[in-house]
Amino acid sequence: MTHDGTTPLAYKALKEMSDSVWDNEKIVVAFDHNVPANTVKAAEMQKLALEFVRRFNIKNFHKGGEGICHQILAENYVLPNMFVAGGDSHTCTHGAFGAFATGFGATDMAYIYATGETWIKVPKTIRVDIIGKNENVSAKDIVLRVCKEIGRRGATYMAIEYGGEVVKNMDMDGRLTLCNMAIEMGGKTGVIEADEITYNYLKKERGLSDSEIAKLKKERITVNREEESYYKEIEIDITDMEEQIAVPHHPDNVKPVSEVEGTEINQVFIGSCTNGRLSDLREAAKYLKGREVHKDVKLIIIPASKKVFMQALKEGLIDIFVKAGAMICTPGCGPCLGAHQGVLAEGEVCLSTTNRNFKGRMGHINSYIYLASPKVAAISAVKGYITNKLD
Ligand SMILES: CC(C)[C@H](C(=O)O)[C@@H](O)C(=O)O
Ligand code: SF4
Repeated sequence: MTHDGTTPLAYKALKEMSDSVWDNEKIVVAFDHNVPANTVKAAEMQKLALEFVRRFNIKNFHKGGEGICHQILAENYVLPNMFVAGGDSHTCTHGAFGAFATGFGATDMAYIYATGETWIKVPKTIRVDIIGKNENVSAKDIVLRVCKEIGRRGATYMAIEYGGEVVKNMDMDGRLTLCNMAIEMGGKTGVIEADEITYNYLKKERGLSDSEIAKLKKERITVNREEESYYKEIEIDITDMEEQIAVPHHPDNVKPVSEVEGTEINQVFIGSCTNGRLSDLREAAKYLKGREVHKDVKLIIIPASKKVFMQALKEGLIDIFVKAGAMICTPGCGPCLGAHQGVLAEGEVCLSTTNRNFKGRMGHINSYIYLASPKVAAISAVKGYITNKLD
């Protein structure tokens, strides 16, 4: 998979290697980062990417408005046991299906497109078990807590394998959120063993037949853990955990919400490949229903895909958001990487459900990004400052 940002680069490199692609049915191109194109440069890049799609008759092409590349992959393509190569660092998201999924640079993607081959070292694995019970926290709070524990370089070139009772009972949306942030710890990938929750999702949401699922189960690759021990094992008990916030300027700069409560905000963004799925929008709607966004706050909500958008419309979630005063934008990355649809001015503060709060990422170099769950984002949008309490 490559998107509107990386397809043009991969195409340029491919032209120097080959006159053909390895398999036009195994390549996915999805426009999501700058859709609709917001600058002439973005439009030119999409034009070049389109040339690639046409020239090689790429079957799986998503022209924009259909969603973030990772959500498109999750909704249509990724299966357990697959090797997923993506020209985007958050390709690690798809380990949530019990696949091996990782990001590659555009030149590596070009080689993969030309030959169907690549190489990686087998990563060491950090095992993270999440235990306990706590209805106040979500997958996002958990992954922020893990980022704090492991740190920005603590999982460099490693796989982060999630398990434990909390993960065993977590839905696919939450599992995708967990795996999505592996790269923020330097990880090669996040991974969760495929289980009944995975197979039920594939049956219900993707329409896989019982025999297709039986085949996947049969092909499952297992590792003998007595021989292949983990590099490190971590256990996190969420029972008394507060909601978590990553403060500027790195996702491992994590604090419990009470330590930053009261920080005034100018913008809230609910969306991205971390937290733009249906369960995230449902969670946000719980707190925005019948309420108004604070007069000094801009709230931007972007469903992660067309499918999520349409379901949110059907359930009345979009109605709730618009009534509350939110701005709804086209499914895609939106302001996550500061390209468009809500860039920040100097000194502005954004509370975001995304995965990166690097300095200047969402706009002016002197702006500030805090990362949180959809629940904390929605409540804070109403209050005008960071908080987990409505009253
Ligand atoms: C633009 C793209 C290459 C980049 C990535 O690889 O992650 C983007 O998606 C991001 O989140 O910063
Ligand atoms: S939503 Fe953000 S993090 Fe995800 S792929 Fe797009 S820009 Fe990257």
